[in-house]
Formats: sequence, C-alpha cells, structure tokens
Amino acid sequence: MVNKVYLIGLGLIGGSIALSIKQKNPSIHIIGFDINVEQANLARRIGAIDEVSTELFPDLSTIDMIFLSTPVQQTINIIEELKSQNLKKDVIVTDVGSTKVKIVECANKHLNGKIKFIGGHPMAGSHKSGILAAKPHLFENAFYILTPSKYVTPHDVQSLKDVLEGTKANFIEMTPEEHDEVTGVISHFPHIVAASLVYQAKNHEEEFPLVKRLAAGGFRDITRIASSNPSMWRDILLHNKGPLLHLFDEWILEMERIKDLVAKEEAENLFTYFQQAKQYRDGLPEKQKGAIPSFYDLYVDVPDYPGIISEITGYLAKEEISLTNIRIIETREEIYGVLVLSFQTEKDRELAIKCINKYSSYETFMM
Ligand SMILES: NC(=O)C1=CN([C@@H]2O[C@H](COP(=O)(O)OP(=O)(O)OC[C@H]3O[C@@H](n4cnc5c(N)ncnc54)[C@H](O)[C@@H]3O)[C@@H](O)[C@H]2O)C=CC1
Ligand SMILES: O=C(O)C(=O)Cc1ccc(O)cc1
Repeated sequence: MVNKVYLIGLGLIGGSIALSIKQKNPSIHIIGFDINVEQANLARRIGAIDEVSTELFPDLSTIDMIFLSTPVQQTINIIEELKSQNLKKDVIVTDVGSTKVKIVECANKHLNGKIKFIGGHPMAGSHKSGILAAKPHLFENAFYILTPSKYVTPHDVQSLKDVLEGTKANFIEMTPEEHDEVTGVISHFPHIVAASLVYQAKNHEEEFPLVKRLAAGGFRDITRIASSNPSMWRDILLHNKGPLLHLFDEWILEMERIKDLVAKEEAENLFTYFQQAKQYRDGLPEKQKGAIPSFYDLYVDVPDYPGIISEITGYLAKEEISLTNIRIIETREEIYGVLVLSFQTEKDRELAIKCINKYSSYETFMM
C-alpha cells in the first residue's frame, strides 16, 4: 500500500505526474522538492503536492515511492547520492527521463538491488517547461515505458502502475537498450532534424528576407519541437550518443539517396519515394499519443474581421473547452481566412466542432 510519495523535480513532467496522482488517489500524501524554490511553492499552491521539502534528502524513512523527474544528468547525480540515505525497506524508486540505458546502469551499479528501481518514461510532453505547463491529463492515451530491472518483482511494477493509474497512460515494458534505440528514432533524432531545419531557414534569411514571413505555416508545425528546452535536449543527446551516431550515418545516406534522385531528375523514383513515405505515414496509428505528441487540429473557415478570434474562443469558453493553440493561416488573401484551433485531445476537438456548429454557421473541417 502506497501512502507517501516523494517527488524530486516539479516541472512539466513531475508536476503532471503529481496532479494525476492527486486526481485518482487524493489520499496519497505527496512531498515535493525542486532546486528552484519558486517551482516547488507553485506546485504546492496549485495542489499538485501536499508539502514542500526544503532539502533534497529530508527524512525518507517513511516514503513508499520516490519519483525522480529531473533532467537526465541530474537524475544520475541524485541516484548516486540516494544509496547513502536511510530509506524505507522495499521503497520503489522510479524516474521519468527520456533516456534509459545510462540511468538504469547507474541505478544497478549504485543501488545494487538494495533499492527497487524501475526506469520509466512517459512518452508525451511538450516543448514547454515548468510547473505552470503541467496538466493532470498530459499522459492520457500516451505510452508510458517501464524498464524494470531483475531486482524488481511483477508486484512492484503493479504498485507503480496503481499509483500512476490517474495518468490513464498505456504501460509498456522493454529493455533500456530497446528504449534508447526506439526513442532515438522517433523522438531524439527528429529533434535534431527540427533544429537543423530552423538553422537552414535562418541561414537563408539574409539573402531572402521573405523566408521568415513565409515560414509561418507548415514550417512552424514541423519545427515546433525546436522550441524545446535546450539544456534538456543537450543532456538527452549526450546520454544517447551511440544510437544517435548510427542514425546520423543512416540519415546522411538517406539524404544522399534523395539528392541523387533530384540531381538525375529521376521522376518515377521520386514519385515512389514520396508515395512509399506517404503509405507508411498514413498507416501510423492515429488515436494514440506518441513521443512527439500530436495536437488535434480543427480548421474553421471564418470571415477575416477584427474580433473573430475572440468570438470563436468565447463560444469555446462557454462550453469550457480548452485550447492549446490558435492561429490564422495568413497566406490566403481572400475574404475568408482559416482559423486553426489545436486541442490536446480528440474528445476536445469533437466537442469544439459541436460547439461551433451550435453557436455559428462557420464551416469546420479536419485535414
Ligand atoms: N518535456 C517533455 O516533454 C518530457 C520530458 N521528459 C523527461 O522528464 C524530465 C523532466 O523534464 P521536464 O519536466 O520537461 O523539465 P522541466 O524543466 O519542466 O522540469 C525539471 C525540474 O527539475 C528541477 N531540477 C533540476 N535539477 C534538479 C535537482 N538537482 N534537484 C531538484 N530539482 C531539480 C528544475 O528546477 C525543474 O523544475 C527530463 O528527464 C526529461 O528528459 C520525459 C517526457 C517528456
Ligand atoms: O514537444 C514535443 O512534442 C515532444 O517531443 C515532447 C517529448 C519530449 C521528450 C520526451 O522524452 C518525450 C516527449
């Protein structure tokens, strides 16, 4: 039975974990610590935690479960110090880091089976940081990867899943190595590509100042993750160096391949290149959140007059539907503009369609 939880790191992920625990298991007493006292006090004020600890290691002898939700290199440093603390027998320690091999290796080495460590990674998030971006439903329908070591039992894993029930995540187990290879492909390397596309645009801006203005639409979408926390991504790349170096080699070969098709004007092969990519992409599961979370976009054809945004957001506010983003596609110079509303969940998008149909005659569509 888990009664007391200690959470170190009260930012986006730690805060979201705490809020989801509180929602489902309000009787669990959560104590939190953050090196940034302001974040910790905010976490207490929004009800994510019950009590702020003023030191990294307070008396932990009555704590049943410890969450490490700090940047990955900090997590390693904390695990190294944890071994000399007076911990409750059978305490479960888990983390939320985006990489697993180095963290689990460190836990196996220092905790030596004395403390039950279960590596964890909720595969959803945002380019935003900090407690104020935290949400109890951040991990709903997302995969939550667990990498239990040989020192933990299925019962321990179940205890962790029970505490995390409020996340409504889909738990999946794998080895740390498998985790780092997979997340390298679908999360870490795409962050590198997104940043590199931004550099490419920036490098061309001096010669073609229009680049910046025209980069407003689709370019913004595919490079959104380049706005993520730089120090967090620095540490993730340093932790997952091996798999990433292979991915760089493969990507360079892939670029050479497509470059060659363009240079030789191989029209048919270029068609096949895009067709096969489209087929694979169209076949990806839609209703699940992946490592790079999807936002559920809704397009609304609206007359382009001042006040249109507040009119639409007013309708959504009446029905208490939350938006994650709103923008007008600016490149259409017609009487009608297209308003793009982004939602965190598919359900919110469905509610928004009903709401807009109820209060207006604006046409809504999805792409
Ligand atoms: N941002 C995202 O979308 C996701 C991040 N992760 C992982 O979650 C972890 C946390 O990331 P976020 O919550 O996004 O970052 P964040 O920046 O929002 O929160 C991290 C918090 O840890 C605190 N912190 C740093 N060093 C500390 C230390 N030594 N002791 C106590 N507190 C310390 C910071 O003050 C900050 O409040 C990282 O390991 C990251 O790889 C996992 C899934 C998604
Ligand atoms: O901002 C985004 O879309 C992300 O990519 C969020 C994210 C960041 C780190 C992770 O380990 C998992 C998900």
